[in-house]
Amino acid sequence: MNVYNAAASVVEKVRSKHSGIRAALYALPIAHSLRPTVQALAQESLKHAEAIVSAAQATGLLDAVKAIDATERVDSARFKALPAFFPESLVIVLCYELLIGPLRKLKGAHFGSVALVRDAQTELQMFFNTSKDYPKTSAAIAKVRTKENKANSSLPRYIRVNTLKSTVDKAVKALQKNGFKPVVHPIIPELLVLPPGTNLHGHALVKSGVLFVQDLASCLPVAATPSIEQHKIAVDACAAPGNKTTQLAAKLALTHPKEASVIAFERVPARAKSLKNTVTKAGANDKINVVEADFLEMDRMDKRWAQATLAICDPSCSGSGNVSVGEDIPVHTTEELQAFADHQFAIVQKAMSLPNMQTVMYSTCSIHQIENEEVVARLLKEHGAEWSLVSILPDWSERGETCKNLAERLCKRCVRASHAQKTHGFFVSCFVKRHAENIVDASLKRKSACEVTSSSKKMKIKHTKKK
Ligand SMILES: C[S@@+](CC[C@H](N)C(=O)[O-])C[C@H]1O[C@@H](n2cnc3c(N)ncnc32)[C@H](O)[C@@H]1O
Repeated sequence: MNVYNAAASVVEKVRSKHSGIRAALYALPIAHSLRPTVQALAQESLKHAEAIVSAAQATGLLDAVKAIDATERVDSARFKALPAFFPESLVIVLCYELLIGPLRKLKGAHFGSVALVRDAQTELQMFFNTSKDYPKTSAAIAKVRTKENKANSSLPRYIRVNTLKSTVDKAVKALQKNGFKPVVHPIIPELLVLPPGTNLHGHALVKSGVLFVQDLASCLPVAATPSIEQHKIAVDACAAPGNKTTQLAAKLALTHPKEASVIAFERVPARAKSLKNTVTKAGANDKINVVEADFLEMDRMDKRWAQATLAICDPSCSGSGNVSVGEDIPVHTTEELQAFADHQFAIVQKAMSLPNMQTVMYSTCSIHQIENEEVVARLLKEHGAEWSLVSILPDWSERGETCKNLAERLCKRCVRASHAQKTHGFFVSCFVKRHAENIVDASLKRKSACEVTSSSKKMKIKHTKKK
């Protein structure tokens, strides 16, 4: 039983007056050490329960959570038996944790109810901004947001121009007319940089999908793709909510306005829905085909994507890079990080297996080597004969970290981002398929290297014998 479900179970019993907090807590099948966390979460969530239920009803969140299928609620692969499900109480706990709680982050943010709550964050905040019915909850959320804004005030506001709908020049002029002073990013030509704290949420150009509020780090995988103009068909293996997908479609369409197409995979239905909304908002329905399926289970020879030559792989990760300046990094166990790494490895490997694949971008918003350079090392170990790791973004100063299983010169081919680059923690790497002749060359080289090694061994033996 995870902490959210446990806290939801306590909230359920207390609200239905079946039990007090302590009795409900001690009836739970959870480790003794988890009890203080669950108790605090349930206790604090209960203080805002009525307010959160109203907001969740008004925004449609509660209905959406009630409607989801059992296997979607949680990362079902992690559980032998599905945990008990109390939709209303779970929403209370998750909303409290995200909007008010000390962490203000939801673990497992890519699954079912957690994903729905996270996607509804802006609408919930707006509800409490405007509602006068729940002054205590509204004040608690406002206090948290002021703190967050202060923490984020050192990072610029990044806005990506959707070139499917407008041009960078036109967008700059329109913003200037409204009194803003955008600067075009020196490495990413479709990205505008505005002063920290600039509020463009609700701006007409954002609402109409001409501008996307997208962090610099999140723009890096597409920006770092070598010779992107050579690609017409691409896959996005892990696409929702669709920031990189729409950026990619716009970029491909610059050189191939008619033929550019992106096949965007998303395995969580609720997130596939939000991906479709992003695609529609970007005016990219004719360029992006959303496939609601597990990328790992797709048939690699399916003709819908067999022609793809480029893949963006941005799989679920620990999210440890996604913290504000001064905020604590979320804690993950080695087992949790290893599980992410195994999944990340599998996603990139599957992308490499597509019959016409040429370029595979791999990125995470994690700061951990185990999810970044170590995954790259493992991919090279398994697929280095066919795929080479190429250096990307030569003008970007922060490079991959030196780690145990990847030579320093290879680590330096990857890119890292951090608060030092005025953005969030991020990692990007790029694999390019070796040409057929290079593969033969590489295997010949390896063969002759083996021969050199074995012949030098033989020489050594002879030499030793002579002695
Ligand atoms: C880090 S998010 C992607 C963010 C996205 N690239 C963007 O820029 O907006 C990872 C997404 O991949 C999805 N995902 C994870 N594993 C998947 C798989 N095996 N097949 C399809 N989608 C997957 C998750 O549900 C989640 O929505």
